[in-house]
Amino acid sequence: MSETNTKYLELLSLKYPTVQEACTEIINLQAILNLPKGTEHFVSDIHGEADAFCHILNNASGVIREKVDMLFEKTLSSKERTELCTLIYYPERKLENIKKNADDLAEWYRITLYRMIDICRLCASKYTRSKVRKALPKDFEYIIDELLHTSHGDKDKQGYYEHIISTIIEIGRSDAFITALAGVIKRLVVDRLHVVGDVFDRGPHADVILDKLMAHHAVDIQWGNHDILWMGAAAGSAACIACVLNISTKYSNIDFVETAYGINLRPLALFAQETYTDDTDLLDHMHKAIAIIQFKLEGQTIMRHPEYDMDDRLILDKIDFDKMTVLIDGKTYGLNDHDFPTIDPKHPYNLTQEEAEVVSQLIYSFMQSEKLQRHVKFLFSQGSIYLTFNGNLLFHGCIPMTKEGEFYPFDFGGVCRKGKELMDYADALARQGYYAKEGTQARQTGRDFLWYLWCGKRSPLFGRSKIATFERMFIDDKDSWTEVKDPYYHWVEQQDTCEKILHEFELDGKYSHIVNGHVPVRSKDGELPVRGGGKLIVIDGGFCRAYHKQTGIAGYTMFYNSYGIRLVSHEPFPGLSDAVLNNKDILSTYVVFDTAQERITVGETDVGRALQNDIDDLTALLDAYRDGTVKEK
Ligand SMILES: O=P(O)(O)OC[C@H]1O[C@](O)(COP(=O)(O)O)[C@@H](O)[C@@H]1O
Ligand SMILES: [Mn+2]
Repeated sequence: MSETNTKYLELLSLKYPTVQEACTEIINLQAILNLPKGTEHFVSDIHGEADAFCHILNNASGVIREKVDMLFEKTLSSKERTELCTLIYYPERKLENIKKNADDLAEWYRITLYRMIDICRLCASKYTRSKVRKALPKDFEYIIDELLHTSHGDKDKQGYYEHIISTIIEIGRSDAFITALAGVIKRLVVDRLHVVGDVFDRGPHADVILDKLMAHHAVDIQWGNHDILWMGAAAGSAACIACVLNISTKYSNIDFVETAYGINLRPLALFAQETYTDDTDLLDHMHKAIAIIQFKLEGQTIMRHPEYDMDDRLILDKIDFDKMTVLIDGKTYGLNDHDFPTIDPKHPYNLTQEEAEVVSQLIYSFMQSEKLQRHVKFLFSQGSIYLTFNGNLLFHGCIPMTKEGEFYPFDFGGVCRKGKELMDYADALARQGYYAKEGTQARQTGRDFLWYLWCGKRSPLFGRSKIATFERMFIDDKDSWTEVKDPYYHWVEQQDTCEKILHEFELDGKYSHIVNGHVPVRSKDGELPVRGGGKLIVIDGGFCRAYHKQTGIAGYTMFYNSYGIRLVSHEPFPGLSDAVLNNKDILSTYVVFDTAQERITVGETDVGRALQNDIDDLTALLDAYRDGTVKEK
């Protein structure tokens, strides 16, 4: 045995100091491998819609209702089952409501507690006792563990079981206990949550969503273009900050920026008020002020980086200020606004002194926001540009492709990268933009790249030829607004392209899929979320209210459990009070998609493969104990 190996086994023997302990662990791990695979839940494009997102987390895209139906379909009316579900989703608020109306509260508590324990037991059945125990809240750990493993049908223990329940009611702990059980059910029903990008923008409360994600037991995030924009802003990129504020002012969301993240927008407001004097309101003035600053800063960024190949997005120098027209993509368009007091036609990309002051105050504010920095650090630590997980490849936008359907080779200073290599490089450069030392070239390069990832011509997160923000604001002719999708979106309609992409990421399994967000599925026009011969699934969650008219439904989420993959379509969320008081759920329709012939076990998953490695190491330790290379402690 090599020296390193013996050293490693010596270290391992500290954790498993005897033959007996190593054996016990091997048996435990082996048992886990044979259990059914845990449920993965996929959501994307949440866009600040915190209430709708929390609802989807609470109802686990319909899985909780499914469990309740499974147990009580024959014994409870649909209305009673719906009420029980609402109690699990929103225990505190629902309890308040129930207590106001209940005739015999003690009886209600007793019946409800029995039912909830049954649901809990069903959800726990596919995990080891030790895993379930770890998921229990400290206050009730012992009692819930006892109740889960004692059946109330079991004659010998019937008295014991009933006694625990009645004591909980008598000592006034029912509310806390119901709340704890609801939490355990939600915790057990989903083993891992994947967020396939775009937590931020448009809706009012990305901060609440991030707080919720940070408290989640197992979550990963594939960065969306809107997430990377905020990450760039937090890294101090002036261009990203301007884009963030352009969107926030457009969506009248500045309260969120100021209150949730404590960013001081007063300097921008004062500057906007003094500079733009037409008869629209302050918010419009702020929107215009920050947009002009944005176009200048973007121009500077593009000029710093010829490798971005984005000269066609240098717009301000194409404005004819006498005729008030602009030349874009070879065509001249009239401008719908003639008031550009801060643009010097000779140096259109230079900020005025006042603009520069506003920008430096904003940079300071973004970089000092403790909460924003905390959220962005979380996005860096739990997130990445793409993720391979249990055979699937997850990313928000696309893998850039050429018109011919090859991976697009991106030239970074003479070195071409494409496919997986490009994605890995982009991931590293994004991190550099946030983590490299302030003031260094590396930091500047990475920070500019964060802006590129937001809207660059061939950005894998954006996937469109241009972002037409200028055109939408200042040109009425909608021809100029067209954003051409990356050839990826055309090619992935074909199964062999999807297989080629999966192969690039070393995923060749029968159950491998690409999972994307980013593109709303227009189901009212007959669009389907499954493409590429079933190899690609687009699960834009459609939370974004502004887009409901286009999609016709709220959108899709997905889960992947031991029976296979299921897509779930949702209606728009009716609002929290309707959900609590009237038990309104987002009707979830299952689109059964890929069903496994046999139940998938933990052993067949990535976690299983890691556990198998542990088993191999422990077996080596056992051998070493037996042949005396390592001694029992
Ligand atoms: O509808 P809005 O909020 O004006 O945003 C439109 C812009 O948002 C984008 O669609 C990007 O956002 P998504 O990632 O949500 O698609 C741009 O391509 C487009 O210019
Ligand atoms: Mn997106």
